[in-house]
Parts: sequence; C-alpha cells; structure tokens
Amino acid sequence: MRKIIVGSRRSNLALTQTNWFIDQLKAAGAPFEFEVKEIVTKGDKILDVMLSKVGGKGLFVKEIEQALINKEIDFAVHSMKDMPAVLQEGLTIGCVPEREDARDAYIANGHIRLEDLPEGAVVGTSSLRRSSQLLLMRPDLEIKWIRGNIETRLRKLRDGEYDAIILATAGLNRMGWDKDLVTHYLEPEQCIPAVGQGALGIECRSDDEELLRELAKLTEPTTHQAVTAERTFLSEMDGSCQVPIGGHAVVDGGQIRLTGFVASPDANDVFRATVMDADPVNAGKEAARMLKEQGADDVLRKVKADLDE
Ligand SMILES: NCc1[nH]cc(CCC(=O)O)c1CC(=O)O
Repeated sequence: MRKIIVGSRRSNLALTQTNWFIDQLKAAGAPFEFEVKEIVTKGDKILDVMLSKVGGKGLFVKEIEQALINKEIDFAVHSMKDMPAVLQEGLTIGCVPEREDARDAYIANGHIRLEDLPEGAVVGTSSLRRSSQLLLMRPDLEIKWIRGNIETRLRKLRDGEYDAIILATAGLNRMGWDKDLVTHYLEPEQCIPAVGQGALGIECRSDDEELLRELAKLTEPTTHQAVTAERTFLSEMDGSCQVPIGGHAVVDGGQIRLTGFVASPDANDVFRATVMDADPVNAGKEAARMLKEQGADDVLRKVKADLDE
C-alpha cells in the first residue's frame, strides 16, 4: 500500500485541518497509509512584523510547495485563504472539501457588541481587509495590530491589550472552540470575508494521478464553484497584500453570486460589486471588471507605485 507523506505547518490549526482531511480520505476508503511531516514556514517564524510587509500570504506556502516539488511530501492541506491566486508550476489543487463558516467572528471582552463599543475602543486585527471594513462601520475605533495563533490572540484580548478582536469563524470551529466565545458574527454584508475563507485547498503534484483520483472524491462541488469564483476575482484584481481586498461567493440554484470588495489602504475609497453568473470564472472576471471600472484600478496602481519607492 502506498504511503502518502502529508506536509503540514505545525500550528494547532494546520495540524487539526490536516488530520481532519486524512480522516476524510480514510473514511472514503482511499487505499493509502499516511504520515504527517511538519514543516516550519517563514511565515511561522516571522511573527512580530507586519506580514504584508515581508511577502504576504505566500510565506506560509512557499516552503511547502518546494517540499511537494522535491517529492518530500505528497500533498498539503492549506487554508484556502492563505494560498496565492496562482500556484507554482507543476502543482495543483486536487481537492476542495466542504466549506466551514466563511464569516469573520467578532469577540469582545464583556461581550460588548461592535455597535456598543465606547468611542476609541481598541480592536485587534492585522488584516487590512478587516480593519478597513471595521472603520467603515465605526470610524472612531482604534485598530491595533495583533499577531500570533488563535490561542495567543485570545490571551492578548483577555489580558486587556484589546477591547475586541476579529478571527475567522472557521478556525475557531475547526479547533472546537465553544461558540459562546464569539460575541457576534460579521455577516458578509457588513464585512466581506477573505477570498477562500473557511475553505481548504489540498495541494499536490499535477502528475500524481493515483492521488488525484482519490482526492477528487472529496471535492464538494458548490464550495469548489464558490472558491473558483473568488480566486478568479483575486487573480484578476492582481492586488498586493497592501490593498484591502475581499471576495465572497455563494451558490444558489445553479447561479453563483459573488461580491468583491477593494478599498484604499486608508479606507477612504471603497469599491464593491455583486454579480450573478452560472459560470464561476465569468463571475470572478466580471466582478473584477466592475470594480476596476468603478476606480479600484487607480487604488491598485497607486499602492504598487508606493511599494516601488
Ligand atoms: N490569516 C491566518 C488564517 N488563515 C486561515 C485562518 C482560519 C481558517 C480559515 O479562514 O479557513 C486564519 C486565522 C484567522 O484569520 O483568523
């Protein structure tokens, strides 16, 4: 029986997601043995600087992709939202399993709701997407960067460094945290989630047909369509990590409804568009086209020019 080596970052969330997916494969009768190999990525080592300044989401993925190409591992389970819009040559997403909750979770000391926070309250996030959308709802808030895994962030909240923090609901649910922890959820209408949030992407070599056959059985079609629409939108926008960007799609009666969001880093310019299309790639392209037409293109160009300075 072939032994499949599964690469995983060593955070609790990464290992939980990896073991969850291996269990799914076993339950589906995949004819493999499995071994998990932990990989420490640059993104895990650099915890004290603003992630977007040192290379963004690719940091979590690059070493894992190299291990796939070197055949040190056979597949890896990523949070889809940590995956770059374009993969390295020779690699593919072999499976998109059923999506967890895509919403952001708002967690406050004393469970004070977002609309009831006192003026100037401190909210922790390191995501420009979250901070810009929070400021649209509550321009008076102070946004303070926060880093570390879920446990570290919750500790910093309890220690009073922050009045509230925002975390991905999916991560909390996958880790089995009590839902009472969450003060309330941010609906996509208030805060568009990150592209791919709540979904997993199983990455493997494009020529590993034996493995791809087993992975394909665990793809959930509507999640796959939604994520394809969102990721097409992301790659069409061609934004850097310095641009607040979000995208969220739901599939409803054969139609994909995709909302794209882009803002300037100071959140003064905000662009949003919702499209309906039966084809996920068309939906992604059309949402990007509409946002660019509204002027999002100028924001992207300006941020790029600033980065080159
Ligand atoms: N940014 C890191 C990250 N990547 C994936 C998740 C959570 C799980 C998911 O969205 O699938 C998180 C934590 C967070 O944003 O709170």
